[in-house]
Amino acid sequence: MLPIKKGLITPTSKDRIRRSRLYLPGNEPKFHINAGLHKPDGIILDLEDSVHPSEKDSARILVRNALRAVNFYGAEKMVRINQLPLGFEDLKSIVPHNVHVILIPKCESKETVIKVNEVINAVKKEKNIRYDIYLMPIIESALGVVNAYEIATASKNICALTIGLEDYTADIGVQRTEAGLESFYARSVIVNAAKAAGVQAIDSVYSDVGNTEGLYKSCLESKALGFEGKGCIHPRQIKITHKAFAPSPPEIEKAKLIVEAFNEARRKSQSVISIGSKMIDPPVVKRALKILESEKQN
Ligand SMILES: CC(=O)SCCNC(=O)CCNC(=O)[C@H](O)C(C)(C)COP(=O)(O)OP(=O)(O)OC[C@H]1O[C@@H](n2cnc3c(N)ncnc32)[C@H](O)[C@@H]1OP(=O)(O)O
Ligand SMILES: O=C([O-])CC(=O)C(=O)O
Ligand SMILES: [Mg+2]
Repeated sequence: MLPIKKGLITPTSKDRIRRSRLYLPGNEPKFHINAGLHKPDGIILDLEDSVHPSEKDSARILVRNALRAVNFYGAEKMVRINQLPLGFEDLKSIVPHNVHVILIPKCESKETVIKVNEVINAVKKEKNIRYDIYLMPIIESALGVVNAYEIATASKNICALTIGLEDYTADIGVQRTEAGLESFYARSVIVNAAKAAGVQAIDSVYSDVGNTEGLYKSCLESKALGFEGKGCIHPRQIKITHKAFAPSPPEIEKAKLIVEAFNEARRKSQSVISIGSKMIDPPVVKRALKILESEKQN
């Protein structure tokens, strides 16, 4: 095996920030070259739905080359494989080439996660790869939603659970709307399952690449539901997504006040205090600390 170019092995971690993940069709090298310059948290080299069936073999080679040679400027390197069994071929081809996260599309059961994990482990053993490769199952069907918690807990390597709303809405036979009422239940289930499993919850893509205002609103709604990031399909969506997921200045100010007041109360051995007319107890402080932590990461 040829050595991977020096400087291209970027570190990652299970709980790193994942506000944005930019999809690039695997067979479009012109998109690969500049993708990292837009500073997404992650780039997804896609082998699944953005690649025509006749192009699957060449896409696999292009993705492998991109993983080895393209500088993504610190973005986490993700690959969306095809559904099994074609996905097995993808794994054999890309796992040896410094991928950080594998996205498992249309995931409906824990068995799929387990099979993907087994192949990854076998390739890692064969090639003597010692770093972790994380998994991000994409739930895209009614059955996947039913099994969300089982999927989220199927492997210790799962870093996040995500949802694919284009496929999900097709599966339940409705239109995907701007208001998103049709997927409110499914998105809430994904967030709840992810949090119960102790992994991140990441929302789907916003498909209207020309509507930046709509994207911003949609990100704020995702954040309000408990998601920590969103899929992007165009570079112009990245900055907007980061801005929406960052805590706002009033949120930060309020969080600082809460933590200060709580520390003061602790010094006086009080456990419940108030700021104005609002009660401040441990869960409120926990949320405030989370906001301050996320401010540091943004
Ligand atoms: C339901 C699902 O599964 S979603 C996930 C799968 N889908 C995808 O991966 C689609 C990803 N996105 C794309 O293919 C494209 O953005 C499209 C087809 C939506 C629009 O493409 P274009 O019409 O070429 O976009 P546009 O002309 O605005 O591109 C502007 C620049 O951004 C670049 N660009 C556009 N999309 C991307 C991208 N996803 N990643 C990196 N660069 C991109 C273009 O190469 C172009 O660069 P240049 O100015 O240096 O030439
Ligand atoms: O992962 C995503 O958000 C894109 C996707 O496959 C879908 O919406 O069906
Ligand atoms: Mg999909």
